[in-house]
Amino acid sequence: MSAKRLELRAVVKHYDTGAEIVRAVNGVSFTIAAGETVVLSGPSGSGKSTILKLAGGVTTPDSGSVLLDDRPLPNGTARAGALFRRREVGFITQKPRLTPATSALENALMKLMLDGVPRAEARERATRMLEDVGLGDRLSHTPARLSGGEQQRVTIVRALLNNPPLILADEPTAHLDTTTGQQIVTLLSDHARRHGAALLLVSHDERAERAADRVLHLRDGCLAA
Ligand SMILES: Nc1ncnc2c1ncn2[C@@H]1O[C@H](COP(=O)(O)OP(=O)(O)OP(=O)(O)O)[C@@H](O)[C@H]1O
Repeated sequence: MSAKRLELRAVVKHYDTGAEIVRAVNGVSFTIAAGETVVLSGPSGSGKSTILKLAGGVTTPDSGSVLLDDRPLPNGTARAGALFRRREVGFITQKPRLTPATSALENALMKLMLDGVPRAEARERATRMLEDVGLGDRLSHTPARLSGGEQQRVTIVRALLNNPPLILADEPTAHLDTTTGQQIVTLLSDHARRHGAALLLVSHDERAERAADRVLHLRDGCLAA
């Protein structure tokens, strides 16, 4: 997958709760170059999760635009959106979401299989990347037999194995100890740099901020100067 640049231009997003209109994102503009790691920080309710959803095409802006290499994200059919997210976006959530009865290897290769990669090739690529992240001796373990950090690494391998040009991570270190959290952030930013992906990482964590090329501070839906 080729390297791509993410750009948000004057993005506004409201939520209508019935009782009130909440201006969650209020005219946000920024660019993340291919290979760059940007941390988005800010207090609870400042709009971080909404920006991740906008960047990944999970939700659409009320005004402004979200562009990958100058092209707007698809907002046509649900199927086009789902296909875009599977192929172009690696989402990493706070808590690993692995299939419990399935081995680390099988969990890791799921996205490739959905993309129609032949099983033998998918197994080989997943094995190699699990080895690269230090899980070579855990391939047959089910998630219950892995630590939190190991589970998060399997999640990352699954999300990034097809080299998506955009990586979106929502507090991926929230449930991890200091050392493990540091390893996860380094793993993500190294991958982004090596493969030319744009990495947007929501985090309150100083370790993540230190590993970032840039930190964006969000307050009440606006970027701080
Ligand atoms: N589905 C929704 N319906 C109504 N209001 C929403 C919805 N989602 C978010 N909001 C509101 O939009 C604002 C921004 O929320 P958002 O979840 O993006 O912030 P956040 O910075 O990610 O918060 P946290 O750190 O607590 O996850 C908040 O005021 C929130 O209450």
